[in-house]
Amino acid sequence: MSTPHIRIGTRSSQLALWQARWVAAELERLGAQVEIIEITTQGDRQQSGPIVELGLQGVFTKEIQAAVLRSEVDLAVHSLKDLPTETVWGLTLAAVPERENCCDAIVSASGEKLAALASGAIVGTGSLRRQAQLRAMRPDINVRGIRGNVDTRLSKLTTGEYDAIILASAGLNRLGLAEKVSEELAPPRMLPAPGQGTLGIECRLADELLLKFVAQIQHPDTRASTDAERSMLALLHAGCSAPVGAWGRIENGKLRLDGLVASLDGTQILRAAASGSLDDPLQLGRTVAEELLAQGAQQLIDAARNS
Ligand SMILES: NCc1[nH]cc(CCC(=O)O)c1CC(=O)O
Repeated sequence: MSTPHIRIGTRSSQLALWQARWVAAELERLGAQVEIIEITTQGDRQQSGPIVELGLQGVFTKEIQAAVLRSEVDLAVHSLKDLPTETVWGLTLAAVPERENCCDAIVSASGEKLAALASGAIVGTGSLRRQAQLRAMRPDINVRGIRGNVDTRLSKLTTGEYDAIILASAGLNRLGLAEKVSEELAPPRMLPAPGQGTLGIECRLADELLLKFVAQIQHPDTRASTDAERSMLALLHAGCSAPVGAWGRIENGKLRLDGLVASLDGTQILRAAASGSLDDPLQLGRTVAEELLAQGAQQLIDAARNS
């Protein structure tokens, strides 16, 4: 193959740029020439108001996908958890590199762990999934919405606006902020979002040479785990902002998936888990989704959507 020249489209947040540069370095290592092009998305322009109210799914990904489709860039680097499960016509998820860390983490102003936070402490997270699971563990704390990139959120701890916030460990690790973590809320204590801690690389379906080249940075175990998580999410018709958690991983040579759907107040938590073949992650996702639906998951998802 001649030296491919690849234009990467990315959001311009610090984390997104870090992720794009990481992919660029991997592709360069394989012999590509890479250029990074920054694209502003609707999600970046609207920094105020709850993210849930931005309405349409894919506020962080749509404009980047459009740039790939228009051939302004060749490849999009997404946080897989922000990428809607509905495939955009003409695009394909070309590769999923190795997962960083799937966990959620609590960063508290005092450095204390969740159990040590005072009753009534204010904990910031905009994610309905985190809010619900947090309320289930600590019904006595105040869970409040929060917006902005990682730095903005951390600054709201220093100003005293919040006593603690919840962030993805992966984002903190990538930005060199791992020492900020007061406690990792590892699954099964808190189930992460489908695709959390993982990058998704999207290309034009027709760009066969590039698809083949990019496939080299796929991590098969991560692909199988996240395909199962996303298949479950798709079948729940929940969207990326619903109170839905998923934890896919390889255990004893099998693909295992835990799924969770919660009520916003955390009083109802539905759980299901199953194991299956690494060769059929989509079926495993369906199995777990069907088990959750049989327990009444749709009602909780609809209630969260209309809240
Ligand atoms: N929705 C924002 C978002 N998208 C991806 C990450 C973190 C990195 C990842 O999960 O890969 C974050 C921030 C956060 O949840 O703390």
